[in-house]
Amino acid sequence: MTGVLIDGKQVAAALRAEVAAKVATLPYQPGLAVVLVGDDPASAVYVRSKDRAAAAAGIAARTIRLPAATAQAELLATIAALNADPTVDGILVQLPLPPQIDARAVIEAIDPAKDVDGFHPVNVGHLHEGRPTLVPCTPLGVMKLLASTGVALRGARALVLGRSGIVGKPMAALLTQADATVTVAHSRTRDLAAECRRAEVLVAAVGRPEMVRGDWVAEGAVVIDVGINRLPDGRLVGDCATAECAGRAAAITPVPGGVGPMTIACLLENTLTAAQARRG
Ligand SMILES: NC(=O)C1=CN([C@@H]2O[C@H](COP(=O)(O)OP(=O)(O)OC[C@H]3O[C@@H](n4cnc5c(N)ncnc54)[C@H](OP(=O)(O)O)[C@@H]3O)[C@@H](O)[C@H]2O)C=CC1
Ligand SMILES: Nc1nc(=O)c2c([nH]1)NC[C@@H]1CN(c3ccc(C(=O)N[C@@H](CCC(=O)O)C(=O)O)cc3)C=[N+]21
Ligand SMILES: [Mg+2]
Repeated sequence: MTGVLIDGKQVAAALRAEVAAKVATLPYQPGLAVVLVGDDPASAVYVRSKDRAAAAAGIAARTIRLPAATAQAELLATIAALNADPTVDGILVQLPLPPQIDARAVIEAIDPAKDVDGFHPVNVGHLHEGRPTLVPCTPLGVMKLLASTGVALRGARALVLGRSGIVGKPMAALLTQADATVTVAHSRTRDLAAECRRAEVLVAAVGRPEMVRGDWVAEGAVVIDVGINRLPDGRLVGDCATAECAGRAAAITPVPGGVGPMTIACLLENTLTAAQARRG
């Protein structure tokens, strides 16, 4: 079987258009504040594309750039000001943060109602309880990509490769809610290839370039590659060897052009959701 490439750019463009159409009907302009500490070039690129996408959807985006040496107290004061600002509906603090900053404390300082990353423990708790909440953008985007393929999740064996708080764990929670039978694999998993081969839906989020080989993929599986890995030669590759895996999979996301664009589109959707919840 030669798998279909899932066009994340197209699904993301449709979602962005849907968000823009809803925003256009609102009597106010939703606001998004992105906080960038330091000058990590990769983060700067993400922040610019978030800015651009927000503006195109009619969302008032502002980026607050703080020097790499910013003290924890100063960052917390910035967040307190954004929490108190009624024009700000969504707050995103770009990760990773410099070593002098306690990322946990920063995330916990964000008003959960404005936490468009869905990283605050209150929102994490709601997600795991199955209550409506702000859901982390990347796993939310993966669910929408899965929906676009038409794959039936109910009763399906799903394997999530990776257990981070920003991708693997919320991904497993969402797939469980969708009635998949979910396995979470990680660096201590005994036989990764064998676990992967059992999966009808495989979501890879490990940060290891092309670790998932073609013969790890079950014939007809749907494969979502969350990985974004920059190689020394400058190429961007996922966690899956895409061409090999596509030889077995029914469908697979490319990198770039797969999950990445969905993350940004879901950030806009979360900003709209937060604005509607806050402003009625
Ligand atoms: N497209 C997008 O929008 C986004 C893409 N990403 C990308 O997704 C990937 C994962 O990101 P993130 O979740 O933040 O990464 P983390 O490094 O936080 O987590 C990686 C996970 O993979 C596991 N792991 C690492 N190496 C192995 C291995 N050799 N075998 C099995 N498991 C392993 C780790 O296991 P253990 O827990 O045991 O250490 C951990 O659970 C990265 O490439 C990142 O760039 C991330 C966010 C958004
Ligand atoms: N608080 C916080 N929230 C995040 O959501 C967050 C973060 N910090 N830190 C970094 C990661 C990574 N991330 C990406 C977003 C978009 C693309 C994206 O659009 N990628 C494109 C192209 C990328 C390129 O060409 O460099 C693609 O895959 O097609 C990728 C990665 C969000 N993250
Ligand atoms: Mg991608």
